[in-house]
Amino acid sequence: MATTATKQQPSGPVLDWAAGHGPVTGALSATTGAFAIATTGAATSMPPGWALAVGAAGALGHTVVGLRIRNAGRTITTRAASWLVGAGWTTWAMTHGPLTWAALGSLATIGVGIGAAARSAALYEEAREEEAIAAEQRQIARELSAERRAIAAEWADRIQRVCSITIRVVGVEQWETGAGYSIDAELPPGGATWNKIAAESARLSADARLPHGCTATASPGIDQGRVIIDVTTVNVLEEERTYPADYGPLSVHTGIPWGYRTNAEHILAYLREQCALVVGPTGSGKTNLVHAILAGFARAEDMLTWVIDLNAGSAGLPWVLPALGGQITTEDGKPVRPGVDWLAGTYDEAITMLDTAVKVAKQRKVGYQDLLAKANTDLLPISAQIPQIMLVIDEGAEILASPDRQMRKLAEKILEVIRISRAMGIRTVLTALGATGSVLGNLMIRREAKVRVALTGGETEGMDLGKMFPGSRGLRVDQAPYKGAGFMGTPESPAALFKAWRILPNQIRDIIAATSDRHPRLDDVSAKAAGPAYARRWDTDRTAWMRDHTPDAGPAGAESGLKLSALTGQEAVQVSPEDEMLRRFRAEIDAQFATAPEPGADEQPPTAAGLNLSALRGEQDSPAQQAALALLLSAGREGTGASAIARALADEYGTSRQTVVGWLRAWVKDGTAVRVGEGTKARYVHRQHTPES
Ligand SMILES: Nc1ncnc2c1ncn2[C@@H]1O[C@H](COP(=O)(O)OP(=O)(O)OP(=O)(O)O)[C@@H](O)[C@H]1O
Repeated sequence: MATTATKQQPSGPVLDWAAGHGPVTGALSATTGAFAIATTGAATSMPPGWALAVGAAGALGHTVVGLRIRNAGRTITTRAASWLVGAGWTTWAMTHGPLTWAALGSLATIGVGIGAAARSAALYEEAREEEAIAAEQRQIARELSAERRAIAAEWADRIQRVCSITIRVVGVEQWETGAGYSIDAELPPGGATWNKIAAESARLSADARLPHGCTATASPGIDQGRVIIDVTTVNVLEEERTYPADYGPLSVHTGIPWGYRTNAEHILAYLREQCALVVGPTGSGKTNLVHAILAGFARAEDMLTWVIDLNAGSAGLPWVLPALGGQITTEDGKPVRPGVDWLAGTYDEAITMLDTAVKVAKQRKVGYQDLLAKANTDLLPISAQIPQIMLVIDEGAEILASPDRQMRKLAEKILEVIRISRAMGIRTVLTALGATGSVLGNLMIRREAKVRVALTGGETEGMDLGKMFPGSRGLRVDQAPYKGAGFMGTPESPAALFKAWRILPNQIRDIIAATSDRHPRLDDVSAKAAGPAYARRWDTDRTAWMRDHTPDAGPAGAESGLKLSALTGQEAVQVSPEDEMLRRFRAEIDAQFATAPEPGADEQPPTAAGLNLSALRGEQDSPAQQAALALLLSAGREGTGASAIARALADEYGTSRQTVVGWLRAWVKDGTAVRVGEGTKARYVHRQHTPES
């Protein structure tokens, strides 16, 4: 109301009781206001009682506002008194004439008086406010430190009783997540070590009556005479938490989050030099964890994931089929790249992949000599330009332990990759159904795979945590009786309880779409070594197995395959469901990627269908070939010829006409291009620009 009055009459008397005044402006405003009223009042013969009325109203207004904004009593009194003194002077001056020396002198004195009173009131107000804040903080600190002191005393006593060690607690930090606290304590002189307390973790947890799933774990403190004891009081492992919806970029150098600890903090796997071993019996949530791991790798800008899954491809297919089947596109409607870079679901393909990995590792050693010398390192600098290859082998530990002759061959190759490729940026993640002695007995695995996970999921059989996490004591399987929960230890983070996020099929699809543009391409040195084995990894004959397993692909019934519900009964009667599915699969791919061969190709037998997609061609071909394809595309309906393309590429790539002729022939064969005209008039038109399309 008052504000409205102010706005409506900017030149009139300001009746904003709540308006802020400093001691000087307040006094000035009061005295000049009083002077103005007195002179105008005297000139217009205003009855002097009006000034008193105005003063009384002013005093009342300020008092009401002061009370409302909880000013100190002293401030309210000062303001009200200012108004009343001012009003008294005005009344007197109006009767005796405001323009006399006595009137002016007394007004100035009143001004100084009001200023001084207001200044002291303002200082008092400020001090009062500060004191209130400080008192509040003191209260919080008192409560907190009382709680902390109680915790410190309780644990010093407990450690004395359980471990016979007298510690002196130097700090207690309550976690922001609210899931527990950490105690920083000094060990007594005389040789007590932190691991003596760590070894008694289970007894300490029991003594503290911690809920199931909560632990008291000791770890080294700031020096060897100190210990940190992390105590969890809320069981976050019990809850189901879905994979965090932020699919932002990650890097092999900054670590890949695999799940969270009992204090709800993320745990990262650093895999630049380490391999990983994930053990989880059936039903423990292993497949789910593999997906969470693949999600992290897909998000990385400097990692390419190669998956071997001889078990119906359930680990890799949900990352491939939605992309190849054209079920998802990027936000701007472009086709997406699969979430993994290569998927081997058959024995032969797995052998090819492992041979390729060995070749890449060896070629990188030779091809990057200069780079390594320049960077003064023997560790290949991994980046988006030279990506790390992560080989994920589902149930790979079982392959290593298999007595089967064929599997032994595969196992040898896996071990060779692990042995030779650490420096050259190829690492593996092996999963296992059980922590079999033969796997952990392998020196190579013990030495190279120090990122370890044991998913227990309530399973107590065959779970030897002592072997998985040597040196860590006090870990008990029954501490994590939930699916997706278990223990994780890395060189950076000692073995302790952990839980994987639940990752849902729709999240996998979202991640494929969100990360499609982010995946690196295999560097030229590696791509050359990898050769056609890598370049043609999505070819028909090599991906035929995906077709066979499509219907049951995906975690927990993920609809990662083709939409079988789209098949009409009639069609299904005429052709086998597999053939029909394949036909639709191809139709979707063709629609998406414009790679359909000439009309009529649909009638070809299903085995001729391919996943040789133009969207993926970029990564299969050399940069020169990609440039040639771009030239063909940009030539439009007119088309272009081998000589013109070769001329355009000569400077940058030194490509010969003969090479271009080879590519054009191949493109005509697979339907990417159409040849028009004969002899010297022969031209090639990209199928996007042919009249039929
Ligand atoms: N991190 C998790 N949080 C909550 N629930 C989970 C988690 N992981 C798995 N589950 C539950 O456990 C079920 C089995 O998970 P998953 O298929 O990953 O297990 P598995 O060990 O691979 O078993 P199988 O070998 O039989 O496939 C899931 O359907 C889900 O309900």
